[in-house]
This record gives sequence, structure tokens and C-alpha cells, in this order.
Amino acid sequence: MSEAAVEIEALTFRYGSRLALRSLSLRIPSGCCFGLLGPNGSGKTTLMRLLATLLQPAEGRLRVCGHDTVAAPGAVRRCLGVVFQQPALDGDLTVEENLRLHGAFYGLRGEPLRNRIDELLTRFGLQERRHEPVRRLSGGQQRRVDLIRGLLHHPRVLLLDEPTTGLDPLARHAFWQTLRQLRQTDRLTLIVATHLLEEAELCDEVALLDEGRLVAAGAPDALARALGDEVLWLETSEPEAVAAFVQTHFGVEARAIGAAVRVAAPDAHALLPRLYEALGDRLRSATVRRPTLEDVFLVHTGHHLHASPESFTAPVS
Ligand SMILES: Nc1ncnc2c1ncn2[C@@H]1O[C@H](COP(=O)(O)OP(=O)(O)OP(=O)(O)O)[C@@H](O)[C@H]1O
Repeated sequence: MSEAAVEIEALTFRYGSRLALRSLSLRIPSGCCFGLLGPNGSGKTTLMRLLATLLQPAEGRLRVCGHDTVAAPGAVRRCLGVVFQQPALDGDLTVEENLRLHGAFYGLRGEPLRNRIDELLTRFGLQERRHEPVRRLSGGQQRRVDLIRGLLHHPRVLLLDEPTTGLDPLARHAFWQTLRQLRQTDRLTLIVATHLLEEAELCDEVALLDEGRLVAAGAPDALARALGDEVLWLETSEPEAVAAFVQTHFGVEARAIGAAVRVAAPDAHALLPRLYEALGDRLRSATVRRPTLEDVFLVHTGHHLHASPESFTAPVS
């Protein structure tokens, strides 16, 4: 097994009486691009803050690069770079001033700091903007400055909390290309919190979080494939009755999940017309697709990753 960049054991965290993380255990291999995927309030930011030593666990433990976050917070911070949801830049200072200021926090100064800033500005195509106030840069450029800020002290693990928030799809795509390059060239471990499926699917491994619980973890492809080659969802106003009917009449597994029915059939396409015929008006719609992480989330939690008026509401035990 490859070395672990992060090890989390039976971690529980509360804000007062509110439970934000529940007995979470997770291992993040070194050199991995690891996604934390979950809806709003699932505990992603809390986990990031615990890893960054900004919070202390109520129960359980976290180790980053082998260092315990409570016993050795200084060692943890030295091996971590952090890019939080809100850019940590001063818009009135220039790009270079922001980076110098941050470098000083890490005890970097003089020529080594100058050289590191030069190297990273060149790599990220921002050399020509170094003397401009940060507020004059586009959203995507500001995110890149923030990324450079997180990389100045040569961290081994980079935490990114919803780093593409507020970026348009083009800038988001460019930012992810930058991340992928970084991983190759710097052999960094990237831990990215996101609520976007398409971002999670770009990761080597993901952990799906819901209400502070770990729902599933693994390679996105493997998690999706565990549901079969295709998934068949039926939308109906009477999910329990339709699930029972399908099981009895077609001899396939059917399960009511919230306001829908998931049918596990080896040949969903062939079954579809027969289901329409047998169920008639009881069926609002039927969808066959290759399984995605959204399906994994839905099957494990009984609700969608993103709440919508149509979203399934009944939790699954
Ligand atoms: N400072 C705080 N005080 C009290 N409760 C908090 C605080 N910060 C977060 N919470 C609660 O803890 C839970 C987890 O929140 P957290 O911010 O970690 O989720 P998240 O997955 O990062 O959400 P988002 O995607 O919206 O950023 C939520 O119920 C949230 O309301």
C-alpha cells in the first residue's frame, strides 16, 4: 500500500451541540488527487479546517504527513498549503506584495523568497501582472495568485476548499488543468473539496460526505461501476408500490429510494419498453444511463447531491 498523506481515524467534531462530522475514518494516499464531495453542510470545510489545524477534533485523530494535528500542529502546517473558499488576498496590495507578505508568515525572505515568487509567477503565467493590485485581476487570475500563495513554502499536501467557486466554466477548466500539471510536476497530494460532480470525477479518489458521515470512498469509476453497467430509475408517485410490482412481475431487484425506484437489471434497455407497457400512467418517466457519482450518492443516501424541488426526500437507512 502506498504511503498515506493523510490518515483520519474515528473523527467526530461538534460546533456546540451541532454534530458536523460523525466518526469519520479515511486514508488519503500520497500523490493522489483526492476529492471530498458532498452537498452544502456535509462537513467538507470543517474537515479542511481540522486538517489545517484551525480546529481541534472532539474525538478521534488526524495525521498529515505522519504528524498528529493536535500533538504537532507546527509540523502539520509546514507540510500543508491551503487555498480556502474565499481568496486570502488583499485586493489593494499588488500580486507581489501579497505573495511577499504570505512568504514572511512562513519565515521565507530575501533571495529564496524572490526566486520562488519568480518561479511560480512564471509557471502560472502571471509575471506581467506582478506589480498590479490584485483587485484588477480576473477571478481566475486571482485564484491562481491564491494557489501560488499556498505553494510558496513547498508544501507536500495542498488543501483546496471549493477553489473554483465564482469562476465561469472556462476559468474552472483552466484551473483544473493547472492543478493536474501541478500534481505531475510537484508530486503533491491534492485534497479538493467540491460539491460539483464533474470536478469530483476528475479526481483519482473521492470520499462522498453527507451530514458529516462518510457515505462511500474510492475511485470514481470503481464506485460507479459497482452499481452495474447501467442504472435504471423510474419516477412515480407511488414508489413503494411500483418497486413491489416490478419485483414480483419482472423478477428483478427494485428499491424505492425517496420518490423514485431504482431497478437493478442486467439489461435495462430491453426491460424499459416492457415496464412502460405494464406500468402505464403509474410511470412519470424512466431513465437508463451509465452510473455516475450522483447515482452512488443517491443509492447510499436516498437524496440528490443537490437539493431541488424534484429532489428525493425520504432518507434510506
Ligand atoms: N462556525 C460554525 N458554527 C456552527 N455551526 C457551523 C459552523 N460552521 C459550520 N457549521 C455547521 O457544520 C455543518 C458542516 O458545515 P461545513 O461548512 O463543514 O459544510 P460544507 O460541506 O463545507 O458546506 P458548504 O459546501 O456549504 O461549504 C453544517 O451543519 C454547518 O451549519
